[in-house]
Amino acid sequence: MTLIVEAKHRLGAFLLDAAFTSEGGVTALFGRSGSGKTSLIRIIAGLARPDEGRVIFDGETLTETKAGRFVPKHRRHFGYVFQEARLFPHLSVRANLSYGRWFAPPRPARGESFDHVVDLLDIETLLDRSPAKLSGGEKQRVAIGRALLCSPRLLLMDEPLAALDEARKAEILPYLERLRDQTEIPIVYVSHSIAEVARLANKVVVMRDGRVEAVGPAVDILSRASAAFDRKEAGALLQGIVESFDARHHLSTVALKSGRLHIPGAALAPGRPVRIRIPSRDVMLATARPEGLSALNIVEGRIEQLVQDADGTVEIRLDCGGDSILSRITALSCERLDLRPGKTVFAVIKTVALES
Ligand SMILES: Nc1ncnc2c1ncn2[C@@H]1O[C@H](COP(=O)(O)OP(=O)(O)OP(=O)(O)O)[C@@H](O)[C@H]1O
Repeated sequence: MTLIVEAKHRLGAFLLDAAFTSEGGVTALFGRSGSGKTSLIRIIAGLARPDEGRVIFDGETLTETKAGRFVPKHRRHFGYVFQEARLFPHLSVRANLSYGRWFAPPRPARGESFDHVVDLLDIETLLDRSPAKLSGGEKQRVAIGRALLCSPRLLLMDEPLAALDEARKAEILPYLERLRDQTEIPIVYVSHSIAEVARLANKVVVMRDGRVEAVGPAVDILSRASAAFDRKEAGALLQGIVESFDARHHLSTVALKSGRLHIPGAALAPGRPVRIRIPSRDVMLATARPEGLSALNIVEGRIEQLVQDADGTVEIRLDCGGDSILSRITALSCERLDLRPGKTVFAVIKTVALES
């Protein structure tokens, strides 16, 4: 699968001028509110025509302004999931799920079966209910199911979790992971949440002021300092392999390039690849290996880069045997510890989140 998107489009005072390609999996369009993510996804969907540009899916030109070509939305065979579920209130969940299917133009039978989708999203017990009797998270699962049953060749998801509270988000994320891992359907996923993108995306396109600021594998992009990232959420994303699980202490040991991290929580099978996110504000630095600390994870590294911010904090990037770890500390601490590029320090990691 290849998706090529190039678009220039003026919306009032806002200028969208963005291009990216996707080779399948989950491609996240990530950026702050107003950066142009929805405008770009609408162009891919065929909900909007750009002033200039093209959208090519698997060699088929869907939009090409120079040639005056524009394939309408319903002939693109893309599924679309919005922030709100938009279910038909007078139809049961079962009828809502089947609705898209009745109206989907006939296509070769390579789509997902009803039973498989119901199973994938765990909505069997909801089938005879009306949407009014569903929680926000359940509604969204049904909306995803409905989109899947139209046999989409691409799924466009525009902040599908944004309207949900943290508990409902946590409930849906595993289903999105299953969707990614168990179907072949490529996904373009719009989000402004680093946590969601870190968990789901293979590739990240960072949008800022209508332009693509950075693009690349999630592990690289999310570990970079960027003004598009919310300071609270910024941090490193590392790839590791589960080595063992200590059932008595509920701790998994994960091997990284640089060493090992101990992560509390669910039992994970040894050998399993996982992604780990370490928020930069949860990493303290010490110039000697600290002792007598409760923190389980202390990693040695070399300072690669220091970026001073106007708010009196400094973001420090460490090279830990090939893994990058970010730390945000005050400028005062930085001065007191005499931190400079090349210096060896110890990162004391307070929290580590397992993302997959
Ligand atoms: N029809 C329109 N006319 C004028 N300006 C528009 C129109 N649609 C969107 N905009 C502006 O274009 C910019 C990008 O909007 P867009 O919805 O694409 O951003 P976004 O990154 O998806 O934001 P959010 O995360 O808040 O949904 C915003 O400044 C918005 O106000």
